[in-house]
Amino acid sequence: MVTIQRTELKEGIQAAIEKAKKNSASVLVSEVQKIDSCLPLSFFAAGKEKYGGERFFWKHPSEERYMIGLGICKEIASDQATDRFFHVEKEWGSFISQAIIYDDEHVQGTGPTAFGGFSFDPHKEKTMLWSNYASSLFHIPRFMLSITDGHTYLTTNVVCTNECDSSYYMEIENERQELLAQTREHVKLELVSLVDRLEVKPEAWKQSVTQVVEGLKQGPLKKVVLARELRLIFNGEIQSETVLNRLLEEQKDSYVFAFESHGDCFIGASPERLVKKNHDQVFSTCLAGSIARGKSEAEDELLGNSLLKDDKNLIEHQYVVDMIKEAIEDTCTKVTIPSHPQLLKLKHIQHLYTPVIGKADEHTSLLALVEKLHPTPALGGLPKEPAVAKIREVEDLDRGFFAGPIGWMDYQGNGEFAVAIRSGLIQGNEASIFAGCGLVGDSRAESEYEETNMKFKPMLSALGGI
Ligand SMILES: C=C(O[C@H]1C=CC=C(C(=O)O)[C@@H]1O)C(=O)O
Ligand SMILES: [Mg+2]
Repeated sequence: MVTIQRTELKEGIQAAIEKAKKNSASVLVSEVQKIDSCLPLSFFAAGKEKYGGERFFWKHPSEERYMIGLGICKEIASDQATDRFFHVEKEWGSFISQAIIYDDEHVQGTGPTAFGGFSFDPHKEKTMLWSNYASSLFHIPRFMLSITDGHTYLTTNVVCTNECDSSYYMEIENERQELLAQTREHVKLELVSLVDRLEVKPEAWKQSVTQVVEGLKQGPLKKVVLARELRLIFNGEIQSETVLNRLLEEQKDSYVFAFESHGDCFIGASPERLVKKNHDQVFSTCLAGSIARGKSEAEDELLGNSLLKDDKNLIEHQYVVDMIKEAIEDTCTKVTIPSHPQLLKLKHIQHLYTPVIGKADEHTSLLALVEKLHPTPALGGLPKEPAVAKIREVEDLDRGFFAGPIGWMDYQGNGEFAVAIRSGLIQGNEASIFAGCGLVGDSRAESEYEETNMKFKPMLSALGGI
């Protein structure tokens, strides 16, 4: 059983209440404790009853990090479209500036950490589908499990106001003990069956592809990414732990994430990093250009080799490299980018892949990098603004958080955002899943349609739909 040896939370809460009274403002207390190992999914599931609808889950592809948050001790939420990254950065900065932090370990992704993301396009009219997600939305959890390099940490966050009294400590301590006791329980995985599958206007989608491709041939737009949606209906409530369990098993080389808000769950397994910041080291990824996996090793190799030589896919990929290179060179020194893409092979698809590394300038924050990069031409197009405007005009779909940046940032300025693709939104017994494809002058509607079918597979399979 997970036990806690020593806690400074009682002193912390006392000090925070005094500070809150003096400043007439709420004060965060955050305590980091090293604990015995705890399985990530067990922790997520242990929070189901009390924090269901207010949890998050994050797994780095290499398993270098898991982060699981339960409950919300502070929410940063806004539908403001202009300066949204700056707005979040400001609110996050002022929230942590007054915090009382007990953290002897200083391990990244522990202590005060915000998890969340941004919608793809805040200027697109929001529909009911995404009504439970503000277009900038971050949660600072009550409890967070962080597993990194084989060590496990528990962060407890408490916001104290001038109305709290010292009995607050016992309330939180009881809540913490109750949760830790529940992490011993077996994770119940309940399967549901697909009863209906609604493909949202496939013929109209193909027509939009043809129309956009005609435009690309004329210029000045070079690339536009168009997405489509499948609505799935099941015979019972979809359990996010069951879907996570499948994604963890099947999509080992992807970021596996879940982000619950007001009971809905945005969930997925993305192979694409937007940006990671580790002190001044910056990492990004160019991922675009796709082909199927082969049924045999020989066929797989043949397909991979043909992708590496395919002009249409190489152009689709190169636009992403050009844009990310420019964005990273604007904010970083010592930029390294290989001159040719390599293959990234996933369970259902293979891609062209180019990693990017740089050293950030002193004043470049993680969110400034996110703003600069989002959306890359792997999700938006080239040039950026007119491509996003084109998507807004022709796409008959509310992407919401699909293809937006999703991830975490800690109080030390480190963090990582993935591009939220291969994802879907779970709402009770229904789910919407999304997939897009990069259109260039040489694209053909039918093969792009098939490509999006491949990109639906990770979520379809995790939901039990295939
Ligand atoms: C837009 C998606 O994938 C992007 C990432 C990799 C390859 C892509 C492509 O080949 O079109 C897309 O740009 C998606 O999965 O929905
Ligand atoms: Mg493509």
